Amino acid sequence: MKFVSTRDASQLFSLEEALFSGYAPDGGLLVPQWLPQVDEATLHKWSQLDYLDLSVEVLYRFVQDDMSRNELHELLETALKGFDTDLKNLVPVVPMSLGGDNEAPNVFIAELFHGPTFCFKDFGLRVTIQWLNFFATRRNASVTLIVSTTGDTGPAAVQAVQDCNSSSRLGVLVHFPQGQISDFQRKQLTTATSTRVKIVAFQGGGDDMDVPIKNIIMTSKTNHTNDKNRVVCGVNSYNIGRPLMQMVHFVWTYLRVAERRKRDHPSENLRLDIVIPTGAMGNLAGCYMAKKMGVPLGILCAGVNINDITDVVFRTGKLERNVDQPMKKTLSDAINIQLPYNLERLLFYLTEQDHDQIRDWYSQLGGPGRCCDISTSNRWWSKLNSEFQSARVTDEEMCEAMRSTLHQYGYWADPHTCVALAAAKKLGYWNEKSIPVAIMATAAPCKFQEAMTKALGVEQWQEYERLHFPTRGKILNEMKEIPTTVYASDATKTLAENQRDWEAKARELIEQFS
Ligand SMILES: N[C@@H](CCOP(=O)(O)O)C(=O)O
Repeated sequence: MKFVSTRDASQLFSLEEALFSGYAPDGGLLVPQWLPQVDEATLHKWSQLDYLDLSVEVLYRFVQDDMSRNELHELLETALKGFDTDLKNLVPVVPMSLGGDNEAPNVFIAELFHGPTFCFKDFGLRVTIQWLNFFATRRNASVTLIVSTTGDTGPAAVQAVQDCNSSSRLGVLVHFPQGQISDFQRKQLTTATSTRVKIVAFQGGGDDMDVPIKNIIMTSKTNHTNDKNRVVCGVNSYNIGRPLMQMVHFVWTYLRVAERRKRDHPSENLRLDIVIPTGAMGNLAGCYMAKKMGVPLGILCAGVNINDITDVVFRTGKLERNVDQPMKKTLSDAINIQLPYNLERLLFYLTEQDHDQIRDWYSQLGGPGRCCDISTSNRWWSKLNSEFQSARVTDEEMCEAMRSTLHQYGYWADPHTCVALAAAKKLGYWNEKSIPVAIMATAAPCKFQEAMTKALGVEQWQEYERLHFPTRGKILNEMKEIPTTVYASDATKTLAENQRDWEAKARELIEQFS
């Protein structure tokens, strides 16, 4: 299997090159040359597997030219260590909640947050970073990973790097928007003591570091040339390693829901809709890829907060990066995004892999009008409307969803999961007659004391702390934070000018990694 740019099929990349590049040389995103297809019989076989073996089955189809099945198995086993385990099989699991015998029999929750940093990012990042470590060792390279985080990606990347073997030559530089992540998330970053980790706070909004990071990756002499010994590489979800691994939890979720429904609906051909709290769209891209491989998923829904670009695109077809509008602070900061890079992968599969169409749309986005309009193509616009939906959720609506889920079902959900829960309700799923739907629970409540307290009140937060707060989280709360470097924002400058300054600073820090 080779990988190609969403904007051009003529240049082929190996898995190793794709992972180290992050972005394609033409600025597009890398995708597998084709998506292997799975049929009903294969899904039936997969339904018997534990999470590790299912991951091997799904991913081996994409990586078999680059590593053996045993190497992949070993690598995934290492990556998935540190997850909460199923006592019988000693493998990481995505537990399913709700569904079945309650007032919302068709609403299932897939808990993706049982990894070392309490969020779904642990899946994609731990595997991508293990892959990078594997190839770095093979080519004897030192690799600097560069990351922009709105709270969840950064901690997962830091933990994954720290958990690599001691001879690993991977380092990571993480940027977070100052004051816009929770205290717990900040501590996950600022308590890291490894010399292979550097943490920076920047005085901008959620994804304002994406442009400087993309410039660094695209101009890094080492990535698209032959200097293979020193690589600067991005591991946000534009990196194909992330959605590849993130496909697995959608396959798993489908299989588990199908299994649970078999008793009451023995002759059902399940078509499962999915609702995802959506920021940069890495999960939505992984989900759509799983659907395109043949997993019977139905409508894919994005729940977004008031930073609502995805909702605007899905409702109007217009994609525009409005640089004059600063990021709005929300109680679900981890999905504060102004330009979701994985929309490009979504549109790529929506257009049945039409590289020319994607190149055309994205050149309009970078051009004078800085807007592309998907609705001008009847074919793709109606397809988008039939395959995707979205709902915009305010903080108040998110808080209400948190309260009602707790009071009705005794279920503690974090603010991002509650964006998806509220979106599901708005989209008409949350009733007895709705078709089956799975909501992706992307993070654990322990990461969001402030937001949880605002929604539920102090007493209920204290109850959560007493009964459910994970021990690893308690240990983190006691740890001492290390002061971070800050990239200041100069109020007399435009965002683009500040971004240029931050880029220069990031380049200096990258130089400090040996
Ligand atoms: N929402 C993220 C930042 C961007 O997402 P990613 O999945 O592309 O890494 C975060 O919480 O850090």
